[in-house]
Amino acid sequence: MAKNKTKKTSKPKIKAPSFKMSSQQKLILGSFLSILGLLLFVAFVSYIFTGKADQSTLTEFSTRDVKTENWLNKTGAWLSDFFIYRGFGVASFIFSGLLFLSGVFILTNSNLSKLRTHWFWGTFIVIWLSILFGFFANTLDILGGTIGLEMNTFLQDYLGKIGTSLLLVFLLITYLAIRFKVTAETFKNLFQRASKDIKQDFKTSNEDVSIPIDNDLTAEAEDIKSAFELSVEDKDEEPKETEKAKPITVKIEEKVEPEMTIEVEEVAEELSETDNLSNKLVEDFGQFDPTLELSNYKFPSLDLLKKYETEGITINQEELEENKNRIVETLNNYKIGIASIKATIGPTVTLYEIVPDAGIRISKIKNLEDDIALSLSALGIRIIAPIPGKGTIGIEVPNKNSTIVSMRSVIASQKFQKSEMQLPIALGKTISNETFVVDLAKMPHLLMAGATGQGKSVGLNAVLTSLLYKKHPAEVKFVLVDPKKVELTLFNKIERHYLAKLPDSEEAIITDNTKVINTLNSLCIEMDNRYEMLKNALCRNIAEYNAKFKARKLNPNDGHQFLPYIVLVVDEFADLIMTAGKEVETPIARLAQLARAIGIHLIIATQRPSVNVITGIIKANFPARIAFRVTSKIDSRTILDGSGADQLIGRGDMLFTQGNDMIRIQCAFVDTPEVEKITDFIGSQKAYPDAYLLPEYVGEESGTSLDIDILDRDKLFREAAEIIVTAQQGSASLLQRKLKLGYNRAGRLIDQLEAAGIVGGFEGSKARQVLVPDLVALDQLLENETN
Ligand SMILES: Nc1ncnc2c1ncn2[C@@H]1O[C@H](COP(=O)(O)OP(=O)(O)OP(=O)(O)O)[C@@H](O)[C@H]1O
Repeated sequence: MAKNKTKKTSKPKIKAPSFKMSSQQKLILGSFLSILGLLLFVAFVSYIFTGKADQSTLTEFSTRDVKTENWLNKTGAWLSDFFIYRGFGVASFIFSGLLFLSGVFILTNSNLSKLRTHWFWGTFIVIWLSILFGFFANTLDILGGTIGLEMNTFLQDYLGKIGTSLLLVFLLITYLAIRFKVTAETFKNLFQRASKDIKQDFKTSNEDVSIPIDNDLTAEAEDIKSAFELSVEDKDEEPKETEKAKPITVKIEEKVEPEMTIEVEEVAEELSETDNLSNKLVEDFGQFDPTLELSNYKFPSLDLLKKYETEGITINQEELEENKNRIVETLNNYKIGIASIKATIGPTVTLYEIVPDAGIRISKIKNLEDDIALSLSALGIRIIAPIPGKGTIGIEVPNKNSTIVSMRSVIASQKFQKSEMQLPIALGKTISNETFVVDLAKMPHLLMAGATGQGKSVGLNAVLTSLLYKKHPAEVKFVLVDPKKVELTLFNKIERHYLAKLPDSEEAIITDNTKVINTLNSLCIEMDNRYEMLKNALCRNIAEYNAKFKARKLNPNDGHQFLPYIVLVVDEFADLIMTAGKEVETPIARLAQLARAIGIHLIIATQRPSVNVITGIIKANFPARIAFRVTSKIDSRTILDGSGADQLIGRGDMLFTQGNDMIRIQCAFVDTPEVEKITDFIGSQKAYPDAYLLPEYVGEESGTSLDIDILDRDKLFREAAEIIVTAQQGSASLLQRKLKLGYNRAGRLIDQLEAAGIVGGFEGSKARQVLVPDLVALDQLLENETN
């Protein structure tokens, strides 16, 4: 940076006086040269027809009475005679072109070193043409001009006719090689193609002939085009030898390719028996359409979403100035000079991009991050030093009047509407006010955290709404877990369209934590089943599988079916982990590790981003994270592996990361009434008979493993037995409370108690029966066991 700066300042000092022309001077000189070029051209053309007639009048240039026939009269006749007859012959036309070009270059302020190259090679080719034409002319004529003839006689005296013609060939090669980067390989390829053409002309029938000719023409045109492109690129300066070599290699590779494709096309693909069958099925019935069952399904319209008055960014110049001054002042207090500052206005924050003075270390600014934020004394300031990939420093300052990013505006955006993603999600708008759309399928799972009231639920609704606007009920299913019981209830209305549930459950939205464990395990079974199906179909992922299924290459009688994506949304993960611990963590981690290929994606939201909720194993499997405002730096680190989320301003202001970069986004706002309208609209349409059924899961509680070895018993077995017998209540949660155990261990203890005959079998939601009446009977029972 330092270097750039010194360059900038020193440049004008040295070069300005020698080269600078005012714009007016440029206009005058440029148009003069262009017009001169045009005049010469007109005179030359005219000379071809009138030259002979005007020959005799040339000596009487000063006598006004003597009339000439040239279209530019005396001057035209004289100039043409000078350039063409006494000069270089018809090749002089090139000079008129060069003069015209010079005018254009000056008028358009173009690079003059390029013009120099044009003049150099232009003159070269003028001389060459003049000698060439002179070579074939026995007497002086206008083709080669005097110079052409004289140079020929001179050359032929010394080299003879053969020597001169070889010299001409050599000069031409030199010209082509340097000017158009032609190589021996180019010629070889041209010859090969030509000979191939000729062979094909003989061989192929009339209809085939048209193909190679077309291809060749385009290939040749490409040759010439690439030759020109390359020459233009390199005209700036005389290219070094090494620089020349590189583009040539590239060009050759480009040329070989079209020939290859022609050969490949000739190979007829072998069709297997199943291919034939599937082709026939597709021919007869068309591709399989998964949406057929609900073919009249109508996607929700944009009108269901609210339009906001406060949308659209209004730039407040005063605020911008004020903030800029404060930033400059604050940085000056720390002796940090600023070379330039640029503002990008977003919906809620404005990014001030700063280029510090030469010699200022970015680490210095980074160390002062907190002090600077304090001096600017505004909530939500975030300093990015340096902005990745730019080398500038960013200071994000919240706008006084933030604008709402409506769901309607992001859904209506071209980016979302035209997206070809598998599961597109319109999250909101970035700091440069661009709509931000990501593919959930690529993430492949999303972790969302933020303190209460900062916009998590709105964020989840934005995700769900995006998918509802883009995906047919046949293509995506949601598994919704909502321990808060209120946030996602609205989606109940679309149960038979979009939700998935366990076969025996009444409600599709899961609010009971114990049911979550069953659902998660059921999803694991679904995952294993899907993997099996993919394996049998020889597909690597769900997209390939579904494409194959649509092309009728997979037989439903073999257990194949169209697979919808499944999106699992957990609204309050902390609550789950606290009550069920490992029992939830294990299937979640398993799904997160393996489910991406088979189309199961998880979205997990939590208020408490502490390390015992977002454990290492969860974090490792959720590379995509969204952080709304959190209360402490530690929480921010837990979610994002860095600070920043603690400096957000709330109300949907968020940071999104998918690995390295962190992007600040204003989340799209979708209100409950809007979600209600959408779900009403979908819910009122024809639905499937039932929600999408997940595979049945038989939980441990059903007591299938009764013969547990006495030696394998938990250390707390006796204590647990005593508690159960004393309370005469056989429930795992009692053990959890009294012994301060996790759900898992308590469950296992109950199994062991059942195996020992202390409690009865599993009775659904009721507590188990206690089979031992009191502690004395318990002692007896356990003693008998050991004997
Ligand atoms: N993207 C947004 N744009 C504007 N305002 C928003 C946005 N997101 C949230 N808000 C405001 O913040 C309020 C709280 O949002 P939300 O209910 O999503 O918070 P939350 O994080 O889910 O809280 P809790 O965890 O308590 O449910 C909303 O009612 C709304 O007024």
